[in-house]
Amino acid sequence: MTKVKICGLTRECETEYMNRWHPDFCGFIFAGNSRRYVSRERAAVLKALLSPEIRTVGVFVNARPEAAAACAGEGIIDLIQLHGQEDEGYLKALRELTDCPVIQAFSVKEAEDIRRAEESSADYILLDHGAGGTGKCFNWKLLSGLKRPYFLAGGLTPANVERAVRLYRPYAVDISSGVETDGVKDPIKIETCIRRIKDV
Ligand SMILES: O=C(O)c1ccccc1NCC(=O)[C@H](O)[C@H](O)COP(=O)(O)O
Repeated sequence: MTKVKICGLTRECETEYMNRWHPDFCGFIFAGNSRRYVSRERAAVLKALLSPEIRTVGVFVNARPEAAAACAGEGIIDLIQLHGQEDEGYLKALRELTDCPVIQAFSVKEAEDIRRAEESSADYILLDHGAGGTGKCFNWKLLSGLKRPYFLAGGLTPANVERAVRLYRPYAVDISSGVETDGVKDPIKIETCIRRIKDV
């Protein structure tokens, strides 16, 4: 069954929604320029409120590998998501610091981007529209023929997530803007998305 990641938690009440609807993963955004940014301390508070079986993902954009590894070492996150221009050299440096699993995000504009993602040495790949948290879809037709399991991200909503899962059977779907109303996580949209994904 396709797994679910709900990204960009910032508030205590959102941990209650997560504990009620149980996505497989929840994301914390450590990129300072995001409106969903949380500090490491804040993420630790939110993590402590989550059911222990929900795995937490720290999203980093061109951060120092030491910062991502330290966050994992403190037990705040279970996986590291790289959402910037991190390359294979960065992955190698990170691996020397931590054995925390890594999700590498790729912005998909053309077939070549899918090919680059397929070659990544990261534990998981995530395919997204662009810089992250944009609420926009990329051209899903580019997914056909992709051999490797992947997180599908970018512009997923209660209206299109079922179709995405049915058509492409990704390893996981990753949703942020699509479960928000006026920039705040919306419990009804979270419930609807998770029900629709699990029903496929
Ligand atoms: O969500 C952000 O604000 C963000 C900022 C900078 C880098 C990454 C970011 N999000 C990463 C995610 O994993 C999002 O869930 C993913 O991009 C999908 O977002 P959306 O299109 O809003 O569903």
